[in-house]
Amino acid sequence: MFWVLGMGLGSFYRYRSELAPAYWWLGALLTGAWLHASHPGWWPVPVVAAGVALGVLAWRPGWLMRRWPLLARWRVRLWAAGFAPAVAATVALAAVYGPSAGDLPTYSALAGLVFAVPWWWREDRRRLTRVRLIRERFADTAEQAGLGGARMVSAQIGKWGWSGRVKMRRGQHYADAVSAVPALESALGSRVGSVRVEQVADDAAEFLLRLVETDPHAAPIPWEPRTATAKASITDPVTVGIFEDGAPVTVSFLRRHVLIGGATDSGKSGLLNVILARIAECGDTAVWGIDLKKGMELAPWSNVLQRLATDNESAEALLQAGVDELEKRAEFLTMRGRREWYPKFDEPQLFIMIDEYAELSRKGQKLADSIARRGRAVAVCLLIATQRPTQKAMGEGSALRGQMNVRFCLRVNEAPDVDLILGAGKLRAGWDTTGFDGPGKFLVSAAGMETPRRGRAYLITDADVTETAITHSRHDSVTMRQAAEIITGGADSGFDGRSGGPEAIGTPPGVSGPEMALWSALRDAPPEGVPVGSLQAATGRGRRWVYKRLETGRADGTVTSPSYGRWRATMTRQQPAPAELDTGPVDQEGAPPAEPTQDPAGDHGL
Ligand SMILES: Nc1ncnc2c1ncn2[C@@H]1O[C@H](COP(=O)(O)OP(=O)(O)OP(=O)(O)O)[C@@H](O)[C@H]1O
Repeated sequence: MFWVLGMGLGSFYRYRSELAPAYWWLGALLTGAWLHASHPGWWPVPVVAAGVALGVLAWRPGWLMRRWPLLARWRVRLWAAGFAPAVAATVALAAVYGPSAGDLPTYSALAGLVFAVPWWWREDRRRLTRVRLIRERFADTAEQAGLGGARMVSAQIGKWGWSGRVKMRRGQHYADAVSAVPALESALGSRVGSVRVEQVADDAAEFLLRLVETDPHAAPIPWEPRTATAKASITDPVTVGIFEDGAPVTVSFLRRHVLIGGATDSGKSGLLNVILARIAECGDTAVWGIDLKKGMELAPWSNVLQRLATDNESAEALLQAGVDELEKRAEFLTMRGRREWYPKFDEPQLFIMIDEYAELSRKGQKLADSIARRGRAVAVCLLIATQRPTQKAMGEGSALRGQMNVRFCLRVNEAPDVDLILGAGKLRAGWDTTGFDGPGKFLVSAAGMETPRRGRAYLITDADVTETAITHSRHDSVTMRQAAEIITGGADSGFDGRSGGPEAIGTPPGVSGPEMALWSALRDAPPEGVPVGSLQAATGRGRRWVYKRLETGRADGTVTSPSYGRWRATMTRQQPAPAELDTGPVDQEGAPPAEPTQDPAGDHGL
C-alpha cells in the first residue's frame, strides 16, 4: 500500500514537468477557492499580478532573460503573455463566484489544455524526454560499448547537444571510457566524432559523456561585442570564442603573456584581432603594437594603440620603452612594498602586441625576451603570434616560450609543432591540432584549462574591428593621420607614440598613471628639489592631488622637502640592468622549453 503510494508520489514529482499544466489548473482553482472562502474582496490581486507579469515581459530585464533564456524567442513570450492573464482570470473568477460556479471548471480546463499543448510540444521538452530515455537505457548502451556495469547518474541538455555524468563499475577506468568512444558512438547511434568523454572529479571510475548533436563550429561564429553598458576590466576573464560543446572560451589575461601559434591561414591574425578587441573593451589596458608588415595589419586599431612600430628600428625603440616601463614599475612597486601591479584605469596593464614575431631583429627579440622574463608581475605583457616558435624563430638563447602563460595552438601541419607551441608532452597527452579543419579552431592551454577542448574563435570582420576601435578609442592613441603617414612613409613616420613625461601634459601620463609619473619626477629631481608646479605638469593633476601625495610621502619617509616649496624623493635613482645582460634557461633548438616553475618576475624581488 505504502509502496504504491510512494511510487505514485514519486511519479508525480518525476514527471512534474509533463504534468505541470494539470498542476497550474488545480493550483489556480485551489487558490481561487481559498480566496473565495477567506478574502473574496482580494480578486484584483491576481489581475494586478498578471498586469505586472505582462509589463515585465514587455520590458525583458536582464535577470529574467538569464533565468529563462527561452523568453528571447517571440513565440515563447506570446505564450507567456496569454498564459498569465488566463491564470489570473481563473483565480479572480473563482475568488468571486467560487471554483465550481457555472462552467468555470470546464472553461478553465479547456484554457489549460490550449496552453498545455505548446508546453508539451516545445523543442527542449522533446529533447529532454529523449535524453531521459537515453539515461534510463544507458546500462544497455554501456554493455554494447564494452563498459558493462556503467550507469548514467544525471543528464542535461545544452544548446548544442546533451551531457551525462557516468559512473563505471569499480575496476573500470576513465582511460577505458576514452578508448570506448567509437563504440559509444555506435551504441548511441550518433555520428562519427560526436561523442566526447571528459574526466570529472578525482574518481577514476567517473566521466562526463558529451554528445554534440549540432556542431557549434560547423560555421564561423559571429563576433559578439560587449554591450555598451557593461564595464569591462582586464581583471575579469574575457570570452574569445566557443568550445565545441557550446561553452564560452573564457580566458584571463591579467598579468599573462600570450602566445598564438599555427600554420599559415590557420586564423592567427583573426584570433589576435579578437583578443585585441576584447582588450580594447577593457578600460584598464594600454596597447602598443609592432607590425612589421608596414603597419597594414594594425592600421584599423590606430584609435586604440598608444604606440605603433612598423620597422625593426622603431620596434627596438618600442620594446626598449617597454623594458624601461617595466623597470620603472618594478622600482615603484618596491618603493611601495608591493609585489604585483593591479591594473586600474589610470594605471593600466600594458600589452605589447607582436604579429609575426620571427621577423623581429635579434636586438628586438632580446628585448622581448627580457619583457617576457620580468614583465608579468608589473603587468607589462606580450601578445605574440608566430607560425612555428622554433628556437631559431624565437631567437637563440631565448626562454620566451617558457614564459608564455596562455597559449593558443591553431592548426599545425606537423604534429611536433604542437609541443613547440603548447609545451613539452602535450602531443602525447592528446593535444593534437593537425586534423583541424576550418580557420580559427584551436586548443588553449592556460590556468584551469588542463584538458584538450576544441575551441573556435569568433570571426571578427573588418567592419567589427573598425566599430570596436571607434567605440573604445583612446584619446592618447596613434591618430589616423599618423597611422596613414606610417603606412605611406610620410613625414612623421618616425613617430613612436607617447610614453609619459612633460609632453603628455593634460592626458594620463604614459601608461603607468599619474602616481608613477609623480614618483619619477621626484626621483629624477635635482638635490634642491622641484617646485609643485613642475610636479603638476608631470602628472597632469591639480595642486591638491600633488600636495596630498607629497605629505603622505613625507610621512612615510620616501619624500623630502630640501627647501621651501621644493620636493624630491629620498631614494636615489637605481641604475636599471641592461636588458641584454639577462640570462635564463635556454631550451634546445626546436625542442620545447621547460615550463617555468615560479613567477619569473619574482626573481626581481618585486
Ligand atoms: N575564427 C574564424 N572563423 C572563421 N574564419 C576565420 C577565423 N579566423 C580567420 N578566418 C579566416 O581565415 C583566413 C585566414 O585567417 P588569418 O589571416 O587570420 O590566418 P593567419 O594564420 O594569420 O594567416 P597568415 O599566417 O598567412 O598570416 C581569413 O580568410 C579569415 O577570414
